[in-house]
Amino acid sequence: MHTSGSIPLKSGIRPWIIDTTLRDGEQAPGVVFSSAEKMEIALELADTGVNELEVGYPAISEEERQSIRKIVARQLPLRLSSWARAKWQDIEDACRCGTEGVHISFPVSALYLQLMEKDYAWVQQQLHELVPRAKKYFNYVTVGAQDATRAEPELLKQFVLDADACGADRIRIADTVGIANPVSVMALVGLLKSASPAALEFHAHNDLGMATANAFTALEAGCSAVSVSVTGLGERAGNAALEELSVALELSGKYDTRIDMTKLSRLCATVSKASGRVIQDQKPVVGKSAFQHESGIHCAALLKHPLSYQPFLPDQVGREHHELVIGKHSGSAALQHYFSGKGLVITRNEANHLLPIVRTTANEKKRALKAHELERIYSTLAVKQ
Ligand SMILES: CC(=O)SCCNC(=O)CCNC(=O)[C@H](O)C(C)(C)COP(=O)(O)OP(=O)(O)OC[C@H]1O[C@@H](n2cnc3c(N)ncnc32)[C@H](O)[C@@H]1OP(=O)(O)O
Ligand SMILES: O=C(O)CCC(=O)C(=O)O
Repeated sequence: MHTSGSIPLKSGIRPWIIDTTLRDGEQAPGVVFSSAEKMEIALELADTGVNELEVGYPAISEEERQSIRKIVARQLPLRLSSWARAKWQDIEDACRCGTEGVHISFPVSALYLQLMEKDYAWVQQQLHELVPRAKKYFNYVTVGAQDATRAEPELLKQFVLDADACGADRIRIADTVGIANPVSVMALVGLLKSASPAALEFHAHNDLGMATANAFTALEAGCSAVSVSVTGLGERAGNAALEELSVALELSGKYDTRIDMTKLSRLCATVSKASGRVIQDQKPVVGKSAFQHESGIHCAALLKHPLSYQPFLPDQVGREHHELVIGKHSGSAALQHYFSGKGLVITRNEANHLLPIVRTTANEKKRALKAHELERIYSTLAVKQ
């Protein structure tokens, strides 16, 4: 673990980061991006430095295809890929959009095969038919193993071998219902890598709160690519979050993403606005409280060293500064600092005199204190003198 808090010089492993905000992200219940919002998000993602965009699902509608074509026309400096089911009609719809790549998704668990009334022989036959055919129209053809983490490992291994033999450029291992954990991801990817040299991608879902950790582990285990979405937006509890994973990779000191982390905050704000999904205060990296401190011990140390109680500095991820709030857990150093910021110098003894009033007020209000309340508390010093 890189512990200095500063983001290391670029020299590490280069993971391939695929952003699926415009495909899986928009599949979050109730989320609809307008064409203009899709463009804005795509431009910001390109500017942030992701390697590939899963830019949408062309089979949905002509309107969807038009939005994709507009993004294609901008010739952004990253690969664009369209999503498709294992169905020629979907791939044909993708052909009409002009993306460099197409991603073809296959069911691989017994449950999904049963729901579709198919068996693995059908998967094999579709792989052999669709992948070589798609290669005539796209520079890059990837395939997905849907519900891979609930599939029989031997069948999944066979899928990877078959997809590779058919010419798939990369194979997505999808934790479709988010049941994996870092230990199981390490074992599964290890098993698949020992069976085939094919390029693997991991697609994590966050149903158990492990998506980012699982994506990170997948890279450690040998995947060359991971899919993520901005703020983790996606089906149900969402996907691995781009902002969390990219910072975790950089801070590990081992990876060199091309991500410009100073752009993450703005990007997340753009997606939050377009999706109508508020960013939770405690959201890593971009949440309001990610750089907010109240505890006296933390504030006293932070005033001496900004990394004492933070893993990285706010400006490294495009945030302005950390913020000290005054409340129930404040100590004298924080209180002295707060008042000095208002041009009011108080001694440590005076701060210690005010702290019980601060605590009582915070207990009564059940929150941090507001400026006018602190002003009133300060005025009690004058009464005392
Ligand atoms: C885990 C994932 O993220 S998968 C991606 C999920 N994304 C979406 O569903 C995108 C939005 N979806 C849509 O707009 C519509 O559902 C459409 C256009 C895709 C399809 O609509 P419809 O034709 O009305 O089908 P419907 O949605 O009812 O059912 C899905 C069909 O896809 C089939 N299907 C599902 N997965 C696959 C697959 N990987 N390959 C081939 N067919 C598949 C199902 O068997 C079902 O087929 P059926 O209609 O013959 O029973
Ligand atoms: O592309 C695929 O095959 C997987 C699709 C997906 O989003 C998932 O399974 O969670």
